[in-house]
Formats: sequence, C-alpha cells, structure tokens
Amino acid sequence: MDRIESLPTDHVRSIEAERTYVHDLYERLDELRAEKETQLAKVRKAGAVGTMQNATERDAFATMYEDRLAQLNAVEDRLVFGRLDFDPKDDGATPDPRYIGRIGLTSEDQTRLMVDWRAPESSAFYQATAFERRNVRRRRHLILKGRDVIGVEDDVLDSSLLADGESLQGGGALLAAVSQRRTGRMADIVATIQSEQDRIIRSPQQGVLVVQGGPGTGKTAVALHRAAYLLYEHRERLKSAGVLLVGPSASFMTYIERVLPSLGETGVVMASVGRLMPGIKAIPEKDRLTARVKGRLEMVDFVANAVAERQRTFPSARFVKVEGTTLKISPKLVKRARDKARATGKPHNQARETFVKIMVRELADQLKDKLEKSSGGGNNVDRSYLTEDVRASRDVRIALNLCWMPLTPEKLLSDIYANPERLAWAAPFLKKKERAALYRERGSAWTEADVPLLDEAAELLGEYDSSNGRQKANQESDDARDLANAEQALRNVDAMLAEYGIDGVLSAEELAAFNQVSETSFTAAERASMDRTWAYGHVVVDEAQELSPMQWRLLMRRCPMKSFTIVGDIAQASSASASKSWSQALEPFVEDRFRLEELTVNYRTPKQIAKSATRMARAAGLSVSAPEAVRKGDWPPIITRASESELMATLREALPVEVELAEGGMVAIIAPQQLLRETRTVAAELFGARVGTGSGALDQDIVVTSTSDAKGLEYDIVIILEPAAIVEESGGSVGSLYVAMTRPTQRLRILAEQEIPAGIVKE
Ligand SMILES: Nc1ncnc2c1ncn2[C@@H]1O[C@H](COP(=O)(O)OP(=O)(O)OP(=O)(O)O)[C@@H](O)[C@H]1O
Repeated sequence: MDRIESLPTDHVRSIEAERTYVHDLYERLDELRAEKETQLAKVRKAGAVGTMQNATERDAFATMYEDRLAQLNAVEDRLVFGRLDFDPKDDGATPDPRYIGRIGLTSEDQTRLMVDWRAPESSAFYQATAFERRNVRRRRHLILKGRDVIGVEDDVLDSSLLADGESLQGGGALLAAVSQRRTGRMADIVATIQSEQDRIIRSPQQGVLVVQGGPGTGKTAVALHRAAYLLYEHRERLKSAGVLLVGPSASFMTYIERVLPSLGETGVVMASVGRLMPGIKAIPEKDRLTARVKGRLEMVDFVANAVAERQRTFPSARFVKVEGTTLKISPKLVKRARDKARATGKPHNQARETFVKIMVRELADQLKDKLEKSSGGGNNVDRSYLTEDVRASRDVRIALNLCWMPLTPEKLLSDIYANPERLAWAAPFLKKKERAALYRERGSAWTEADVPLLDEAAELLGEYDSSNGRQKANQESDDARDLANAEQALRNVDAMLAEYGIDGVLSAEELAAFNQVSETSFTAAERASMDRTWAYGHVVVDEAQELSPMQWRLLMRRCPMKSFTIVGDIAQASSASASKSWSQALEPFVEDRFRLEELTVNYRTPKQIAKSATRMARAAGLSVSAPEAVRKGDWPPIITRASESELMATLREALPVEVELAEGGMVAIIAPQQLLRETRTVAAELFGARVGTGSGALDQDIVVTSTSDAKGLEYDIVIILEPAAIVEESGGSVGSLYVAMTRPTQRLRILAEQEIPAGIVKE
C-alpha cells in the first residue's frame, strides 16, 4: 500500500470508494460462478441414469455450464478497469457512474453493475475526448492487483472539474501498460484501447476491412479485440458459423493464444498459414523461388492439369481377362467414358463413379457377346451377373485405376512433384528453372506453400472414400442415428429443464449454445477446424502482407460471404510472394471493394529505435510509414562490431549484459538462418534451460529465433546478429531486418562483422 500512502487525500478517498465497489463486483462474480457450479453438479449427478437421449442432453447442458464457468473464470484478472462519470441530467440530478469491465454484470434484482467493454454504452470510455466529450466528465482507469484496487488514473474531460494546475488527460494508464516487462505472451489491451483503435474494432462486420499500420501500432491487438467484439455484437450468427483467425507462424499463434480467452471468448478457430488444411502440418518453405512459384495464381491451372492428367487413356488397346474370357479395352472406349464422366462436372473422385459405370457396362456387354457367341448364340446370359464378374476382375480393376485412379490431394501432388515429365506437362507456362523448383521427392514434408495447392486439389478431387461399401453403409447408419438422437434431444429440452429444476435460468443465448452442442458433441469451432469446407462467418488475417495469391484464394474460399478483417504492414513484407500493395493482393478476389483504415501510433518500440529502423528501411528504398512512438526509451540502438571469428565471442560477452539489463524481461537473439545453430549453442552454454528456440520458446526468457519466427512478436531486449546476412537471405530485401529491428520494447543491440546496412546509424 506504499503507493496509496504517498498519494493526496482525495486520491486515497477515491481509491477507498472504488475498493468497495470492486469488492461487490467480485462478490457478484463469485455468486454467478457458484450458481453455475451447482447447476453443473446437478446435471453431472443425474448423468449416471437415464436413456441415451437423456445422456446426450445432459452432456449438452454440462458442456454449456462448463463453457459459462470457464468464461466467468477467465475474467477474474482485472475484471473491471474503467469508470465513466457523466454530466448532470437536465433536472440537475447526477447520473450513476458507469463501470466498464470484461463482461456485463447485473445484480440479482437486475440492476446494472458493470457494462461489457464491447457494449455500445462502453464506447465513450474509448472515444470521449476533451473536444468531443459525449457527456463524459471524467474517465477513470482502475488499477487492480488481484481483487484489490491499488490506484486510479483519471482523465478529466470537463475542465470545470480541474483544480488549478491540473492537466486534462492522464495517459498514465497507457504508458504503464506499454512499459511493462514482456512475458512471452501477448496481453489484452482492453483497459487502454485508444480511440483510433476502437473505431476499427467496432467497425461494421460486412465486407473486407484492411487495417494498415507500421510496426507496433497495435494491429494484432486490434484484430483480436475486433474478433471478440464481433462475437459479442453478432453472437447468434458468428457462434454457429465461427470466426477464423489466421497468423503467420506457430510461435505467433502461441504468442497470441491467451488474449481471446482473457476476453471471455474461446470459440475462435486459430490457425497459422501452415495449418489451414485439416490433417496437414506444414513447415515453412525455405526456398524462395519455390515459395514464389507455388504462390502464383497460375498454379490453379497447374493443379487442374495435374488432375486432368490422372484421367488417362491407353496408347493402344489393352486386354483384360474376366473369368477366363479376354476382353478388349480400346482407347476409344476409355475416351468416351472419360468424356461422359468429365461432362458430369463432378469432382474427380465422384466423376470416377460415372467413368467406372460406363466402362463396366461396356465390358459386360462385350463379355455377354463373347459368351453368347462361344455357346453358339443360343443362350441368353444374365447381364447383372456379368456386371459383377467384370467388377470383380483384378485385371479390370487395375485397368480402371490406371485410367482413373481415386486420389487424395496428397497423393496427386506428391506424385506429380516427383515426376519431371508430368511437371512439364502440367506446368507448361513455367520456365525450366521454375519447374525444377517444384520438384521434390515423395515423402518430403509439406510446406506452407503447398497448403493452398493441396486445398485447390481437394476442391477438384472431391471426397476420397477409402472405405469399402460395407463400412460406408455402417457409417451412414451411425450418422443417421446420431442425427436422430440429437433431434430427439432438442425436442426434450423443455422436459429436461423441468426435470432438473432449472426452469427460467437459461438465457436465449444459452439455449442457442445448447442447440449447437446437441447437433454433434463438438462445438462449432471444433467442427469448423476439422472441416476443410467449413464456411466461416468472419475471417481475421494477421501479418496479411505475407500471403501469396494462392493463400488468399484459399482464405477467400473459407469465407464465401467475404467478411474479412485483414491487418498488416506492406513495408514489413518479407516472404517471397508477399504483396506490394493491398490493391494488388485483393484485386483478384474483391476488386476494389475493401475499406482501408490506418493505425498511426507505435506503442511498442521506443522512439530512437523506431527512427533507426525507419531510416534503414528508407535508405534501402522501402516505403515505410513512420508511426509516432509513444515512448522515448532510454537507449539508442547499440552497435557492436566484431570480426568474423569473434562474432560468437562478442555474443558471449554481450548476452549476459543484456539479460541483466532486461531485469527478468525477455531477451531475443534474432539471427540469420546460417547462424542459428551456433547462436543457440552459445546461448545454451551461457544460460542452459533458460534458452528457448522455435515456436515452443515463449515460456523461456531468452529466445534464439529467425526473423520469420519473430514476426509479430516482441521482446524487452533484442540482439540482432549480422544484419547484412539477414538482408541477404531475404533476397536483398530489407523487410525482414525492418521486422527484426522493430521487435524490442526497450533496447536494441546489433552485433556485426560485415558492413552495417545504411541508415541504422544516423550519418
Ligand atoms: N491501446 C493500447 N494499450 C496498451 N498497449 C497497446 C495498445 N495498443 C497496442 N499496444 C501494445 O503494443 C504492442 C504492439 O502491438 P501489436 O503487436 O498489436 O502491434 P502490431 O501493429 O501488430 O505490430 P507488428 O506489425 O510490428 O507486429 C503490444 O504489446 C500491444 O499490447
């Protein structure tokens, strides 16, 4: 309580008053939790008895209460963070203050205690200024430690309330938030969302919204809070259709994964670009040419050609044996069946059924003729019986598969990638060198650049049914039974409510949630993440400047309504097929039908470091915006020169110094690929298990990382090794180095043996 003792008396009184109110809010939260726990226990207790349908219903209720309980538990930390005081009413009465928090809370008698930050009534908390007060006299930030109020920070908007010498706006809450030590996980910014950010968060859901902003302007934060806002505002629709959030890497997804749950939202499907195809875990594509070629829209034709190439005819007649009789498969016959199958317009695997049907019928006719002829023409042979014989013939099966094999996307692509001749046939529009970049051996790991091609192939191939007819029939009857169970469960909702004595406790929202889980035992988010063809209600894309045209095509397919929030910074583009402008990226899919918003304040990087990064980027001809940094910072970038043999020795000396300066915060060493291994060894020799690498590294306080894994992340202190090599490995572009330089929140140190790129140091 030192903090309070040193404050003026008014302030202390304010804190004391807030304490009581906040205490009551937490008490109400506890009551609600207890209520849900009782309901959950009741449902679980009843779980042991009853019919299948009862069990399904109880599971559904249990899931619903568990979800609600999880939500109530998730908002424990900084439950309430704001308060608004308003102008007196016309009759002179003072309106009640409005408390803003993570969720809405009402007392038992329905008096409003706290408003959800996303509700329209909360927008003034983020939007009101001294010039446009929206009847707000004072905005108060409540600073909590656990459940205790340890401070208040006021923005007095009505100058008549100010004592002499007092300033208008505090801003202290924001500065305190942005100056905190980093933990390796992104935190929500709900208490200090700034007005330009708030406008974007609350902008309408329809259409494509692009948010452009320099490094550290809060694009990720805004994207996440917008997802939470949209789920609040359009809960009915978006909860069942789902929201997909796409980020650049696994480490980035881990970095942001706690933000939405802390905002009480757990139903968002989060996927890095390597995980957009269920069942595929793709690694980054290291070869820039391969990435660039696979990213082009022309690859749509490549995949279509690859599929067409698997619908073949024989160069000459092929003979097959059916029950001892030789039948002829002429190229003409295959071609006729193929044309008819293609004309169905169905995907490859489904059109195959038509192909097979025609071929089998023709062969059965041939067999019939032959058998009739050999028996002297007198006997009429039963045709259905012959059809079975043809189908069962091994020769026929092989021949049909050679002409039209059922395929998975993985099989299609691994076959064609491994065969230079087929590659040449399917991609005649590529240069020899480009085609060579597509070659890979069967069994090689899938890369992020393959994912959109696999997705494209899945579209053209359709469902692949590897099971035999019997298994398929069983599956169908299982599905039908599940559906019937779920429907029955729904009809029983009312009876169920009465049975457990929870009449009237459910809100419409809860009922909707109940309906959802009843349909299958999965939530919408879970079902969506498993289903490639799921149509999401909204898609949020972060670091969107990196996406290739083929990746965009995949994402557009995921949301046929084209409801997108796209955030990124064109200047930070570093991938081989990144966009040069938002228009170029989006034109093939939505033409110019997108809204562009800009974020202009840098909340992460101190001024001196941000300036150095901007100078470096501009010196290399990159057109970057230079957002205004909110903090000055204590250090300019520090450059340490070393000769090549000494680079690691220099790191050995520098790292302990930086770790100490970080005072328990995070230190990252960002190195070019070629130095990563050596760097890891040096760091581990010095700090052992405290050193982490790759996507699992966020729980350690010292991280060795590549520029691509550092994308979107931030650290208290960053050491960049050999910036010239970072530029070189990006094909001469300074985008990656610009990203690396803009990761620190406190201090940047550069260790280099080669020449330092121009602009880093002020000439
Ligand atoms: N209104 C705010 N209040 C407090 N902190 C904020 C606010 N806006 C952004 N921040 C903080 O600033 C930092 C940078 O935000 P964020 O990562 O969202 O930026 P970005 O624009 O996505 O950056 P980049 O493009 O460089 O990856 C984060 O720590 C974030 O929490």
